[in-house]
Amino acid sequence: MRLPRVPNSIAGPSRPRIPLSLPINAIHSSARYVSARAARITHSPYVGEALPVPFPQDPRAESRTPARTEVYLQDFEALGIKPGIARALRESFSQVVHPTFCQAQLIPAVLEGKDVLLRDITGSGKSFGLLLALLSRLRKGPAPGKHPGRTPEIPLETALLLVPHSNLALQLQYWARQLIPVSLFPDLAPVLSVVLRGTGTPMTELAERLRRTPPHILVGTATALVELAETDWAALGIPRLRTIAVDEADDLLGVPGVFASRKEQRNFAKHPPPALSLLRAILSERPKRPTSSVSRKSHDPLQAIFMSATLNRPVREFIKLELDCLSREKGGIVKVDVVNTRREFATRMRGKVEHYCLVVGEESVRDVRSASTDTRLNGARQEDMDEEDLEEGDMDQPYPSANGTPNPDAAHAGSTSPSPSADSPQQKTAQKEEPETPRQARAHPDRGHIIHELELFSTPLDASERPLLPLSLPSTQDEIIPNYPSQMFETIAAALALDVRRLAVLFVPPQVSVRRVVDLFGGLGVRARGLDLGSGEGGRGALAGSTQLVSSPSTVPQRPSQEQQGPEAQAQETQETQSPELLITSFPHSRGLDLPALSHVFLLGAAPSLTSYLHMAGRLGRRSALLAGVDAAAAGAVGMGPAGEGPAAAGWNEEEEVGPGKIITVVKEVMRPAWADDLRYGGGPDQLWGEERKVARLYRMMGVVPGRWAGEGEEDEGEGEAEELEEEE
Ligand SMILES: Nc1ncnc2c1ncn2[C@@H]1O[C@H](COP(=O)(O)OP(=O)(O)OP(=O)(O)O)[C@@H](O)[C@H]1O
Repeated sequence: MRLPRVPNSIAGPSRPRIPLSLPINAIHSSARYVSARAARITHSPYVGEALPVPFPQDPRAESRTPARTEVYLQDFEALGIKPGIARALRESFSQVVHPTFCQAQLIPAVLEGKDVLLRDITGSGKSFGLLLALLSRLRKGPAPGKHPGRTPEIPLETALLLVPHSNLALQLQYWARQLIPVSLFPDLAPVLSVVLRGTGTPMTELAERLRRTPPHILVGTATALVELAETDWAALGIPRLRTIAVDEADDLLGVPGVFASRKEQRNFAKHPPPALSLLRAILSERPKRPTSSVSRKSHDPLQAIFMSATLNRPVREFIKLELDCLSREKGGIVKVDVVNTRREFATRMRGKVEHYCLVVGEESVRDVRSASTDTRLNGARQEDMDEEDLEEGDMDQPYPSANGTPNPDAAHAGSTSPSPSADSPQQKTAQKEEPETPRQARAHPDRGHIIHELELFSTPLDASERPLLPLSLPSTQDEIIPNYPSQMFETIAAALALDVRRLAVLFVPPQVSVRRVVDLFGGLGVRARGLDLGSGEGGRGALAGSTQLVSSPSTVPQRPSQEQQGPEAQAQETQETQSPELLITSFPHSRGLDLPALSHVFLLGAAPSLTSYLHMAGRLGRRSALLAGVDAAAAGAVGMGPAGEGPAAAGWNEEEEVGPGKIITVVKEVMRPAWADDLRYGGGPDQLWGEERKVARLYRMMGVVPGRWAGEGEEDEGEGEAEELEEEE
């Protein structure tokens, strides 16, 4: 079987290392420098106190959510989890007592062999719940073939689980190891095997192992599984497949959104992502319904499971209509749709995740101007939110028809609009009489322009306009990483030193080399490593809440042993291990990762889309996300991570972790050119410019107010030190 060629996105050619000559002093060595730097984190003149946004609640959220109490007070056995797994859960994850709301629906559905479409907020336990359910289905039987004696018992069936990146596969493997007793399976391979690229094991060898010991759960990245399929189709064990599950399905299927351009749609049709090619190939052999090549008698349909925090409508429609892999029988599909709009997502995260945007100029750093303070944009803002809901609407609700069939949600959103124009008496009457659809609202002449992302960033500009966001921001001489001046890294280092206690993650755009950024932070005296859970024992530490991570070998300097070190060196090492650690990875590798000790997420530059922003923000406040959804009676018992290795074992106060996490976007300040004042979109002296504008848009779409970075007191103190430092200089 030959699948379409896919670009090697995982193991690309390694770039030559470029020696760094940093013009900046090592930050950690000078606390005063850090304070001085922090003092320059001043505030935009635009930003007042953060306004409480009168943000409309989505009424559907409440009405759709059934009474949860009885769900949470169940235990895992009652849902069908095998007693052995439930026991291991109690022993290894002692604080995971009651299932979350989505788990209470996911687990029985998986066990009953139903197809599942699941959407719930990040950190609600989707992946964990799926793993529990799949492990509970483990049954062994005699090996097929001529030599049954060679492998006396093997799992009877296989579930294929596709994940977007290797870290997530390793996380699942780590969890499985905690749940399956070593006494029963000293080698985890028959229970769960992982197929990844770039591990050093040739694919032929992996295929041979899988043929010899077909696993109960086969986890792999899409690219690795495609390579395996091309190397040895039989190694996938298609005849024994019972389930095919896709975690982070929207990412893996890459279905263009409702506002995708023709070009994007053409590209998707012409070059389907690897996961899609693989699914199609598997489904052609194991289709949902009998076909000319698969007779009714031999027909044995696969169970299909698709999950994501952002499983939006285009993806669901695609799965249902194009991929045609969902049951058409009554009760054959379980749709679990708990958090279904971006607004609701942000509302659930409120108080658990704080958002900041630092705009780094040549001389100073300031906050982004709060999106909520701009009354002129309010009219457009509400309509934008309606439009987001149009895209993110609930699973069974059809699109509003093109002829303008009224949409009750639009009516609700309109009535709570903060828009000055929408508040006018005439508007209110109009809304009462005939609710508008979002599309109608958008076309309303009195409401001002909708400044949609599409219009902002990809409209073909007419001759009098120039691109709103310059494709390549002007670079200066001292930029070690093009387009990202060193001040941006200094700012992150300063924020890390001041605000982070244990662990932070920095997401960099995919075109930026993680290794170079690690080196750069090393030069600033920051404990920085590439986030790679596969590079040794350290990965386990990250998952368990410890920060003793192992990074790619090239980034870890060789240290002498304790005996070889003098007391000074030992003291320095102790100090170093106590300082916060920064893990560096690129934007696409965030999804699904669960790092218990994480308190801060930094983004280098604006997030490419709201979806990716939500996933990156979703690495934070995960414990709170679980707590928030859990009935008060159960709340005290919920926790994260395996017992004995979790936060408590890692020596930190769990209470502290429950406090809000911080997602800090660091962007480069770009001066608005004079010609921009005349622009129809994005022009005008009161409008933001560059990436700052893009970030403000994301906040606006989520309905969040960015926080102010430093309090007044800190600012004064820092300023004093900054002056002192300047005097010295
Ligand atoms: N019922 C539960 N009670 C308490 N903790 C739980 C429960 N289920 C899972 N957890 C913990 O919650 C964390 C997050 O789980 P998981 O990664 O499965 O969430 P997710 O919904 O898949 O997140 P994402 O959307 O980011 O992939 C894990 O550390 C897991 O141990």
